[in-house]
Amino acid sequence: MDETRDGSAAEVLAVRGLSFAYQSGSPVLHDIHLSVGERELVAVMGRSGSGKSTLLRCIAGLAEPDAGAVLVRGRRISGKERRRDNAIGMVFQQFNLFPHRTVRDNIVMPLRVVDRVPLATAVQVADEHLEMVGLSGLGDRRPTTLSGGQQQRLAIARMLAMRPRILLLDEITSALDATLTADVLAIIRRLADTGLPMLMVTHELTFAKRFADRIVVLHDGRIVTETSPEYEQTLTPVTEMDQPPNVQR
Ligand SMILES: Nc1ncnc2c1ncn2[C@@H]1O[C@H](COP(=O)(O)OP(=O)(O)OP(=O)(O)O)[C@@H](O)[C@H]1O
Repeated sequence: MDETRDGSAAEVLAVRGLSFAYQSGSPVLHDIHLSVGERELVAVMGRSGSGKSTLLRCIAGLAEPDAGAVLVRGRRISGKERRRDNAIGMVFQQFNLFPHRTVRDNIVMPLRVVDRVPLATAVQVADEHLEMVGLSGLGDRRPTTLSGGQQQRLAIARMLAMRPRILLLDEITSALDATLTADVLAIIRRLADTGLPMLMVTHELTFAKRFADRIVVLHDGRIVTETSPEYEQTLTPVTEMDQPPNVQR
C-alpha cells in the first residue's frame, strides 16, 4: 500500500522536507517542515517574495516540489492525487468566479463537472453552502453584482462544496476592507472549529493574531518562526518587512 506513517494522529496535513525551484530561477523553498492539526487554522506570513504562494501551490499539487513529501492524515500522496481527489482545496485572492453564470451555478458547475454530482443534489448542496457563508437569497444573481466580500465568500463556498479535507487560503482578504476581512475570517475560523484544518497566507498580522491558532513565518523560502499569536514580539519584524525575525535558522 502506498502509505507512509509519519505523523501523529492529530496531524491532518504534514509537509516534510519540501524544496522547490522554478525552472527559470534559483530555489524558492528550502526544506520546509510544517503541520496542521485537526481544527487548526495556521497563518503563513512573510515579506513579499518569501515563497508563501509557492508553498501553498506545492501543497495543493499545482506545482511539483523538487524534494519532500506532503502527507494527509499520515498518508503520503502525490501532487496528481491531491488535485484529483480534491483532498486539498485552495482559494485564491482572485475570486476566479464564472461571471456569466449565476451565483448558484458557480457552485453547481464544478460539482457536476468534477464530481459528477446529479443536478438536483448539486443545487441542494449549492444552496446549503450559500447559506453557510451568508449568501442565501443571492443564488440567482451574477457574481459581478456582488460586493467583493460576497464574491470572496462565494469562492469559499464553492471550494467547501467540493468537500476538501484541508483548505488552503492565499491572501483571500487582501482586496477587502477591514470590516469585510473580519467577516470573512470569522467564517473561516468557524469552519476551522468545525473540523476543517486550514493554512492561510496573509499579510494582516492583526487578523492572524486574532483568528489563527499559530503563525508560521517564511523568510527567503525558509521557515524562521513558528509560534502562537501570543508571542507578538517575535513577529514584529514581519510587519516592518525589513528583516527576518530574530530566531535561529
Ligand atoms: N512562475 C514563476 N516563475 C519564476 N519565478 C517565480 C514564479 N512565481 C513566483 N516566482 C518567484 O518565486 C519567489 C516566491 O514567490 P511567491 O509568489 O511564492 O512569494 P510570496 O511570498 O507569495 O509573495 P507575495 O507576498 O508578494 O505574494 C519570488 O522570488 C518570485 O519572483
